[in-house]
Amino acid sequence: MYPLTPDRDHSVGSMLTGRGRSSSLWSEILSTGLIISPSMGIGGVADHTRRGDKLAPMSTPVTLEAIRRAPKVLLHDHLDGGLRPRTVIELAEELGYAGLPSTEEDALGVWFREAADSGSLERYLETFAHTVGVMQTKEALARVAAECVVDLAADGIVYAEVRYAPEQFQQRGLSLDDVVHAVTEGFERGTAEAASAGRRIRVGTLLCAMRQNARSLEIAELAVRHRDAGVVGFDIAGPEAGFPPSRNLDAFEYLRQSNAHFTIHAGEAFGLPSIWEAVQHCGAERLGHGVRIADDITVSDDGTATLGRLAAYVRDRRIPLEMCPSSNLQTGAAESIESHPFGLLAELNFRVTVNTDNRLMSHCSVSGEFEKLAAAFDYGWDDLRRFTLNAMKSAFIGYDERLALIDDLIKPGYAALLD
Ligand SMILES: O=c1[nH]cnc2c1ncn2[C@H]1C[C@H](O)[C@@H](CO)O1
Ligand SMILES: [Zn+2]
Repeated sequence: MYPLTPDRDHSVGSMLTGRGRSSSLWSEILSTGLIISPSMGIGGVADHTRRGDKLAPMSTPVTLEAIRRAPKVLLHDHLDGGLRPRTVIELAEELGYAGLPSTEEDALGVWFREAADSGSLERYLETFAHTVGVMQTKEALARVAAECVVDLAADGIVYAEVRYAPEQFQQRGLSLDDVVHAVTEGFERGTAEAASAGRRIRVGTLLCAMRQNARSLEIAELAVRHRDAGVVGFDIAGPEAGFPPSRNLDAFEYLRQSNAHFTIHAGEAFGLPSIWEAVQHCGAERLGHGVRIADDITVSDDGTATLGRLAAYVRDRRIPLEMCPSSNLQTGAAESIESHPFGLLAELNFRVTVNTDNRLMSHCSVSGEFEKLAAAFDYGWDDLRRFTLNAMKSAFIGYDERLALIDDLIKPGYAALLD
């Protein structure tokens, strides 16, 4: 049973009114639609075993070192949020970028983490000026992409979707296609390097359009143009409040007409209206973060969870939630790992996945996120395997390839840890 925290004990209507929305419209859209009592067994509808089904008492202890060895899948990681501090410094020197807050490796790493730890998405995003600032040449983009793959492979990631916004890398005259070619080349180089170190990893790319700019259709077309050369989908990123996803309807319409895949950052810095628009107006296949879907769930004192219509829809349709716990603590979307809605959503069998968002700004890795969640919610290998399978099933690559990764790498990898 999920422990009730006082701030979750609210009614949907009062929250939305508090955000200045028409409560009548929203209560109509979101009005409570489903009640699940513990006696009904919320685990009965799982994609895979829910938590608590602890397997094999002799299995390997869930330590950070063992988690690193487990095969993992990453769906939400920003290329410009994952640079090594040393690389930022070296590229700044090469490019003549003078704006870095420190040119000492450790101090710069700490600066990114602390500056991003602001409690607001807008301030968190300001730190990207420095990483974007040093990624303005083909060589820099390829280097960052190659190192990204090597670092992810070293963390035991077997499949990753890494995203970036090509429009941000045109300060020195690169075309959008130049940017995509350079990053793709870097990903290929990194994949080969990882393979020669004995680590198999497959990387797909998501192209982001920035919400505050008006280039989403152009970027959607770019994504489709490169769909057979490494790009597997599209996203919109950037400040959420004031920039609803429906501003980009033409891009989403175009992507759907082209049978292309897209996710949308929604429900991070803004609540249910943003998620509703992303899913029902725009047709998002997945939600970037989506953490605020918990606003549409009420847990009563006896542990009964009540899902509003939107939460029920997201769960029933198995819409994947790309959850990024450490990032959420920095932007104020959650207060602590222990009180993070991940626990509730996993318990209720939403299709939760575990992600980094920005490894540099949040000083994190997928293994580290797994470890923190396991400590907070008492997860075992069966839970970590479930989150990994959830992510692999939700990837934007084809069904055959997803299945092959599940059968060849993921299932055997977890079986070995359970021996
Ligand atoms: O968590 C996020 N929410 C919204 N936008 C984000 C987040 N993390 C990174 N970004 C932005 C900053 C990057 O420059 C951009 C593309 O990767 O996406
Ligand atoms: Zn993100």
